[in-house]
Amino acid sequence: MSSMPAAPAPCPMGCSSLWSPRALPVNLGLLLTMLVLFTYCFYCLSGSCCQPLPGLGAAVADPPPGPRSAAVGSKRLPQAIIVGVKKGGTRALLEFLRIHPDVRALGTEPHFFDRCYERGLDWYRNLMPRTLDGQITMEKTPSYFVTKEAPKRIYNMSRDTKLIVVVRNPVTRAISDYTQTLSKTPTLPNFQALAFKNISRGLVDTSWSAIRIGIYAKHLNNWLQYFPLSKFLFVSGERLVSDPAGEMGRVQDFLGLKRVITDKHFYFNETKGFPCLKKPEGSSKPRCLGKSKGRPHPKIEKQVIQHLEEFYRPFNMKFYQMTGKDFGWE
Ligand SMILES: Nc1ncnc2c1ncn2[C@@H]1O[C@H](COP(=O)(O)OS(=O)(=O)O)[C@@H](OP(=O)(O)O)[C@H]1O
Repeated sequence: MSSMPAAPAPCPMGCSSLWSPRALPVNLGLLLTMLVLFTYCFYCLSGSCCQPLPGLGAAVADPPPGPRSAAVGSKRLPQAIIVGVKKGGTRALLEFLRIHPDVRALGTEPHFFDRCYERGLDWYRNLMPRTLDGQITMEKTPSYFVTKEAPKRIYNMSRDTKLIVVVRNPVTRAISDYTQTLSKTPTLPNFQALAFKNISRGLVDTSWSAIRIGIYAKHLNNWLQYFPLSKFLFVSGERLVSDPAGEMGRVQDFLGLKRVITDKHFYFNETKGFPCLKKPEGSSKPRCLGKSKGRPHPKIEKQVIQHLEEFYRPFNMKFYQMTGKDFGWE
């Protein structure tokens, strides 16, 4: 019996005892537990920790008070979307709306209902900023207005979605659209060559997207198959420039918001030739939109403009009739 080894003395938390061969079966488990905990802590400190480890409970998952608790609220699908139109003044409208404390808007265009629909609603929701109860989640993607599938897809998300369309004289809009393409492709043919199949016969090329987008009545008809007129607000792109506070008043009413954005928020910047914000969201400095918004247009011959005005007139009249609003483009 004297040859029997004595029971090991209790080991203070020291590394040597962990490596003692006789202690191995017990201490290997302890070592593995420590390894798991160490890996987890390292993972959390590196900023990648977002889900609680199974079994570790809410105490680990809850963020401590302080800067991390800024992630309050939840990501929701938008209750209101600026669906159009390209070059109508959609960026100005979104930036103006962002001043409102009850509006949280995605800064970029997600293109979910036209290009990324396959990614699914969870992907879309996850892009959204967090909102508190009572705040409205918004996004803007102007190409939705001319996307055949967009009305049905938005309806399937929620038939209560509020839809905002910023419209602008379709002739000026087409020139603005052309100016944008020209800035990226300097070798582009001139406006006239693209707008007409045959200018002497006044044959407009409706296959050119810069022309097609401006046939608002046709696109609206597609939307009205899914949404009643009461779900729409048509914002005048021209009035958004000449009277931003007045137009923003209508927008806030439509969204059921308190009229917080008023003429106090705007000033007219003579150099830019557009209204700018005195205090944009998250800043105390005045700010105008970027260089790509409100840029000079190339000079287009008067005859070309007149031809296009004639082309759009019946569509504009139809659009006024459908919306019950005269936008004064004649
Ligand atoms: N406050 C203010 N500042 C600058 N620009 C303003 C503003 N309000 C309306 N606009 C007009 O917005 C036009 C661009 O429209 P969008 O923002 O809808 O363009 S886009 O479709 O997102 O590319 C842009 O078109 P261009 O003038 O052709 O550049 C402007 O005329």
